[in-house]
Amino acid sequence: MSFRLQPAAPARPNRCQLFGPGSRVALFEKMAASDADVINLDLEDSVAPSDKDSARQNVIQAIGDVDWGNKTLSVRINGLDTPYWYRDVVDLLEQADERLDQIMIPKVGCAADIYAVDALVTAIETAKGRSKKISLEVIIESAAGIAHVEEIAAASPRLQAMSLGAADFAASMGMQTTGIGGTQENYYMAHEGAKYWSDPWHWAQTAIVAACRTHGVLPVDGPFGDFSDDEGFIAQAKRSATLGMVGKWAIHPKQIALANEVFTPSKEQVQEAREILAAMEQAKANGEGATVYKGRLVDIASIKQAEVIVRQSEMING
Ligand SMILES: CC(C)(COP(=O)(O)OP(=O)(O)OC[C@H]1O[C@@H](n2cnc3c(N)ncnc32)[C@H](O)[C@@H]1OP(=O)(O)O)[C@@H](O)C(=O)NCCC(=O)NCCSC(=O)C[C@H](O)C(=O)O
Ligand SMILES: [Mg+2]
Repeated sequence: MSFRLQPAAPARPNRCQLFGPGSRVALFEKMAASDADVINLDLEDSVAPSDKDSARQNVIQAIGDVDWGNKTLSVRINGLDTPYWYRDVVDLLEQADERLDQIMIPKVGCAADIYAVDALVTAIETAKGRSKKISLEVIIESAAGIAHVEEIAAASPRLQAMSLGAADFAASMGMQTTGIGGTQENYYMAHEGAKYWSDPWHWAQTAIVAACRTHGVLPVDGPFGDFSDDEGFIAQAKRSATLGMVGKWAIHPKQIALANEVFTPSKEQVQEAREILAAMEQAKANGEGATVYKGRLVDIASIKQAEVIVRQSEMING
């Protein structure tokens, strides 16, 4: 057991991150009026190369003009392997209103990627006298990203969240699929003539959760491409929540309510957590470190498990 305490991740709701292309200005007000906790205005892969400059200007304008309420407002810049990213950072930090909260860096492969963006952000913030410190979030969506996930999670005190980007991740890994998240037809075990589907995203998700929890960063599940498949989305989101992720992207507004529901602990979960805490209080008063709750063992570790659920609920519901 390490003597170092695990740092807490930022205490803000991050159940749903709603994406919209920076080139579709008509979506901005709808995104702002949605129930998503985080808004991601995109300058990267949902914007055609010919629209990169105009999308950047649209986003800069909208950051100040649109009422984003109390949402976390984030802009996804272009990847560090493109000629666009430095201009994204410079123009955003020099021209956008202080309402901007966060910059999302896609396709990170190593800690130095975050260092480069952090250095540029820091220089512009200082030069321009910006009072709000911009936070960063990253997407793990390459073989290099997952191989270096822990150094990435530790890369900057600005880093608040890390998502799994299933589409680019699958491409980078050479996975035989065009699906974005969810069940993959060919990923199954066969037993006595029956097929049992397994989860090909599981190991990457757990690597991300472990890296994030070690360094106080919010782990987030990325996109689920088939927005006609609510059942598939919910199943994927429930697996992510069970593994410790705090939220999931929505690439269509119909996915927002689904994500919010899965990543908000239910009344029953919260009640059970409170009952476990009460049972352990009683055990402590009796001089015991363990007791029985509904026929099963609860002990001091159960207090920490229950506190995760109560804290999540209190953060969301106040
Ligand atoms: C997927 C879409 C292109 C679909 O757009 P559209 O055809 O307009 O959808 P609908 O007609 O079903 O829309 C119904 C109403 O909802 C509004 N709408 C649509 N999209 C959004 C949105 N993102 N936010 C808010 N509101 C939205 C429509 O205007 C309709 O409104 P109304 O007419 O008033 O009823 C589109 O949804 C879209 O562009 N989605 C986001 C795409 C995106 O940002 N992709 C990037 C993230 S995923 C990724 O990059 C992969 C990742 O990096 C990885 O590697 O895994
Ligand atoms: Mg991607």
